[in-house]
Amino acid sequence: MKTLVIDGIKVRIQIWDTAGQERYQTITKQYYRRAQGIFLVYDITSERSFQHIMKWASDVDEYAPDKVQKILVGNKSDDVEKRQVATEQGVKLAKAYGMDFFETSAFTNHNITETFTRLAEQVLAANKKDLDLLRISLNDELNLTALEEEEGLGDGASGEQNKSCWC
Ligand SMILES: Nc1nc2c(ncn2[C@@H]2O[C@H](COP(=O)(O)OP(=O)(O)OP(=O)(O)O)[C@@H](O)[C@H]2O)c(=O)[nH]1
Repeated sequence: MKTLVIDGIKVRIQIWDTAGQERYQTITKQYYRRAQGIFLVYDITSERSFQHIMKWASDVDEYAPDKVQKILVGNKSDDVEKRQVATEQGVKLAKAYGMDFFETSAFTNHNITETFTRLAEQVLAANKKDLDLLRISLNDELNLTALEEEEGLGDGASGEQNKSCWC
């Protein structure tokens, strides 16, 4: 669980790190169904992991909600000597999928906050309509309560006042 503040909105993010191995894929797919944002992560020191992104992306298309937000991530950017996937390859693939792209390092923390913030921003933007409706109904509720209290229709002391009038 991680909390971020985006445009003054406190966003609590629940993060699931799904297993990469083939044998866990039946379980992994179950996580997609309720996901709002997904990182497709490969290892820049492994060409094989980069090739696997296509498979992950097609699974996401098949099992995740249509409005799920996706970001391509090339991790282990600190491991320069072992790099097998050029930054340009990541950029190109992300462009083809219409995703944002970051190279990160869980080791040095490079781009970690930026990547999470970006995905949270995208999820918020994708759900903006629902959020706005929620804000409007919350405002209406607060206005109604304030009005009731002003007119003495609310609970508590003002309720007692009304009662005394009716006697
Ligand atoms: N140098 C470096 N090593 C990393 C980085 N991130 C992870 N590792 C190392 O890579 C190895 C695999 O990391 P995991 O977090 O188990 O990878 P995973 O993708 O969750 O593996 P699965 O369980 O197969 O899903 C570990 O030895 C980590 O220490 C990184 O950014 N830089």
